[in-house]
Amino acid sequence: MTARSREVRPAEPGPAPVWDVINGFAAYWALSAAIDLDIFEQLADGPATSAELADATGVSDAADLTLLAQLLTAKGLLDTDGERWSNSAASARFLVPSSAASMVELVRHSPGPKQGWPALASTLRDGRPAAPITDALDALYPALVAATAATQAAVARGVALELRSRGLWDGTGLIVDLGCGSGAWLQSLLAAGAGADPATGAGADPATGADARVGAAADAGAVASAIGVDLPLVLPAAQERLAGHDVTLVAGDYLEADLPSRRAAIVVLAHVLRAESAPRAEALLGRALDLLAEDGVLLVADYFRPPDGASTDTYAAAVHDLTLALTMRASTVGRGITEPTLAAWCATRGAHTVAVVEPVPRQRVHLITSSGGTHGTL
Ligand SMILES: C[S@@+](CC[C@H](N)C(=O)[O-])C[C@H]1O[C@@H](n2cnc3c(N)ncnc32)[C@H](O)[C@@H]1O
Repeated sequence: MTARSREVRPAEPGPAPVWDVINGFAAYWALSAAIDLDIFEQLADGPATSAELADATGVSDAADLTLLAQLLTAKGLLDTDGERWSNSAASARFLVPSSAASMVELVRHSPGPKQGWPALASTLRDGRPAAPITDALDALYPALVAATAATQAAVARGVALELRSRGLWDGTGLIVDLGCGSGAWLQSLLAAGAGADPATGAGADPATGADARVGAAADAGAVASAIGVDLPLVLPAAQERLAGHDVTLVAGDYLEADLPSRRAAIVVLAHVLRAESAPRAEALLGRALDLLAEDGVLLVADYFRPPDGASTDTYAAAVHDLTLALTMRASTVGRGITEPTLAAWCATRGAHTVAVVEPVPRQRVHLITSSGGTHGTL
């Protein structure tokens, strides 16, 4: 045997990464079918055989139910003793619709408009999604914000505690939420504010207030009051959630809406920058900073994608954030946002992050003040 023939050749790469991606498509639709068939809800009452489950879910052939259940088991979504199926711990918590932590609606809506994905190549060639895809996203927003409301309410509660404990907010003043969605952020912040009483709440019917009440809300001093801005299709969701609170809801583009300058104790930009073009996102950040009173705090919440030029390991660790950014690109002109970009946009306006809170994994919330403030720099 020659020295040459003893050289160790690098192993040929296997196709597993490619199959993982192909199989991800099928796994998504298997989970969607299981949700549509009510499999997780049925199993919330206890384990069942394929025949029992097929009967309960209207599947005509128990062999099909078995096949679907086997794949869901392989994916960690069901367990089996060889005879009966049961929910895995994750499914019991996140896929039973009646569970407090249910992600069922998120499974349906978080990929955005489904027609955006087969059209992704042409979206990237054209530089923007076709108008019907963008329109479909606008139509989807009410369901999307409803699906994320519970999580956002919890995140906002955590942020409110942080603001109060750091002495960044005394619980009073005006709160402005640009792209308020379900109103979950405003609801949690108002509840955390001094004097706010979510049970009785003061204030007029937000459905009738619109722009005319902006001044009134801004003038409230002792307790927190709020203004929420969102698209006309989405505002009814916030109206319902915030009924009875001192909130003015403004329908329209958050870059154009008539809002009081330099008055807000808190401005919220939660999960909105990532869907905008860079110039509009930067303008929106500038607008949010302009709304702040001198000692006000801007909250920017997002799943930040890693900056360009990072390592393979960094991207691997950020697969969720990168997927979300590409999901944005499939139906908007946005490409997600990075933390260095946010810092640069703030710096040119004399503002900076004083703390970052991560109330749920990877969802990061920057607490931003103007650099003239007394809160220090991160
Ligand atoms: C991902 S949702 C986030 C909602 C909310 N901030 C939250 O964190 O739950 C994005 C929101 O921005 C709103 N939005 C998008 N474009 C907008 C615009 N040009 N003006 C006002 N709101 C807009 C959408 O309708 C949607 O409610």
